[in-house]
Amino acid sequence: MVQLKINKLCMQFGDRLLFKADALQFAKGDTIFLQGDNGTGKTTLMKVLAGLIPATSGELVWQGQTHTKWWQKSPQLGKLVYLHQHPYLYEGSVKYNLSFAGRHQKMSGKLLAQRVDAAAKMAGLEHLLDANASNLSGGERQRLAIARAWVIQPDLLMLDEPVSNMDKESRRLVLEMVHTLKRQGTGLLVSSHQTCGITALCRQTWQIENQRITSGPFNTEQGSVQEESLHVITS
Ligand SMILES: Nc1ncnc2c1ncn2[C@@H]1O[C@H](COP(=O)(O)OP(=O)(O)OP(=O)(O)O)[C@@H](O)[C@H]1O
Repeated sequence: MVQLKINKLCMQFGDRLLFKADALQFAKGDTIFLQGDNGTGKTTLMKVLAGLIPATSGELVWQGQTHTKWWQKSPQLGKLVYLHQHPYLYEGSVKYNLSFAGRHQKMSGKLLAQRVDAAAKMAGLEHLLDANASNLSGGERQRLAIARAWVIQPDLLMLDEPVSNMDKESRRLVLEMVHTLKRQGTGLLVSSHQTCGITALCRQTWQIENQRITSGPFNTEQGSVQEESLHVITS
């Protein structure tokens, strides 16, 4: 089972305690809605889990191994993906962006070409494959970033405000991509200020409140109502 375990995590900026967590687990197949008011540390937590910034103290255990810098050398690179709400795109075309990680993972050329085509279609970007990624609109950039993750099918995917500032059609396309990944077993950790189609996929919650991160079941009633509309959308 692919999983990331977090033990005795503490995050401070200077003297300011942002959050603490005793024990959390994020595994393949999990669907977790990360909730918390503005400034409670949702983005910071995701960056810590992605290895982009170090925690003040605590332990991250990936596949049974404790490494402070496991993401730099590990064969698991690309297995855990963090998507910021303002995603970084590579200099080059949309196609280059979609192919980049698959090429580095030595995916077969045929499979990569199939997945890049499928991802471009799902993201509604097939007419922009040769366009420079830096010329895309904000919504197109967000769709491209999720499509890029979709190509490599990560085991764990962290989505930071995935549908903020998106119109209805973009939200529908993104939901379809994320739902497909979920069906394929990708674990999801999703931060969002409002419930949406993607949070409706979640069955657990991590709540940051009073500088503590606690986990529990997610309000399934709300989730199931929204998931009904998801079936309509994706069928
Ligand atoms: N590098 C840093 N140095 C000092 N303070 C920081 C740093 N990065 C973030 N912070 C502070 O930590 C707090 C949490 O920021 P973070 O972006 O993680 O919150 P958030 O829960 O994602 O907020 P929002 O819901 O508004 O997006 C904020 O007050 C922010 O200013």
